Amino acid sequence: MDKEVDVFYRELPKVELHAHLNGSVSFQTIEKLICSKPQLNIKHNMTAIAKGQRRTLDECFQVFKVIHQLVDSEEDILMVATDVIKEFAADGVKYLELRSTPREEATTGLSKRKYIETVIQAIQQCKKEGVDIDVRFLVAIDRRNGSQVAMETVQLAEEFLLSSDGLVIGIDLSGDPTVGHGRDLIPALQRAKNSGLKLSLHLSEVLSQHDETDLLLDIPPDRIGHGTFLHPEMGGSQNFVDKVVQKKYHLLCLTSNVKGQTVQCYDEHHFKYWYKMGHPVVICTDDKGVFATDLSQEYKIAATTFGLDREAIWKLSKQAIDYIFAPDSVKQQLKQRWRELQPEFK
Ligand SMILES: CNc1ncnc2c1ncn2[C@@H]1O[C@H](COP(=O)(O)O)[C@@H](O)[C@H]1O
Ligand SMILES: [Zn+2]
Repeated sequence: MDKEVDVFYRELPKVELHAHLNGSVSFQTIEKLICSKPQLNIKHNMTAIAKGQRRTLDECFQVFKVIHQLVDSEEDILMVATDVIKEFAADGVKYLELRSTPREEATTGLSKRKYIETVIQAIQQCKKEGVDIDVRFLVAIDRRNGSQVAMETVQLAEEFLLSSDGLVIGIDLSGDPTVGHGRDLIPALQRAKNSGLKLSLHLSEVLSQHDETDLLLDIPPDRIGHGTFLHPEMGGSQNFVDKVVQKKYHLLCLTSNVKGQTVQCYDEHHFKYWYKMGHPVVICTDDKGVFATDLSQEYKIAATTFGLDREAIWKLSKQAIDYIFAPDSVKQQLKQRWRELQPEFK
């Protein structure tokens, strides 16, 4: 990256609303994990997709399985979460919503409850150290695990919603989009919504999920991720577009979609469609470790691919504040930060 350009994007205050914990583990942290578990014989090319490389979405999901082998104890989660939070902060992210699927591991004694507690501990530790970032946590449902696990996950999240002092604020629905059907998860998602958990859903990440998209959009969620195949030009429908416009949601992950091959190239990314319409979009990383990127890089790619000047980029990063799940008082504080940091645009 050109040095001067690099500085602008790095210093740009940013909001990250779509980051999976285990997909966000950096090369450096993976290195520590590999060294602590040599018997697994895991190499870096099994945990990240390098520049210029692409994989099928299915292959991407194999990568997560490898990372899960490396991150299987309370100690690992604490390290991974702390490192990820500090890396986002170093990249200029001022507000971060991390999402992660609680796992239990019999061999290390890890339970789902302990998993969530440990992520919370990492957030609190970073706060105590004065790391300049506000972090919230979304408990993720992996769609592969079916309706019962989804319901249990929501129940667990409800407990933390009440006890985590505002840190656990919502539910994420994620996992391999080609596995299972959203229909089976509606009762759990509905329950989450009713109990005050914010709802962020991966939606229309792959083609031909009309029924599911329809059902999920009608819940309705508070936010959606990807939405690659929503608009008619991509096999979706005007009806979907109208619903998205009405609710004003759209979260986009450029490199994730290109490297996972659900989008052919940056030029053809659906960012163009929504941005041209004047619809608010929020640029996010998804999995900065697996896709070897960071949020500064994603903003720069958007700028160069779609011809956005610095003022337009600033507006994009500021607008993201309106879509965070934390309360209004936090939005106001963030807007104040942006005002203080705003450069002069010639
Ligand atoms: C590429 N697009 C994507 N689509 C859907 N789900 C994804 C994803 N990227 C990541 N995840 C979800 O996040 C998990 C890893 O982080 P955690 O172990 O939860 O912290 C993956 O196993 C998958 O369930
Ligand atoms: Zn995602």
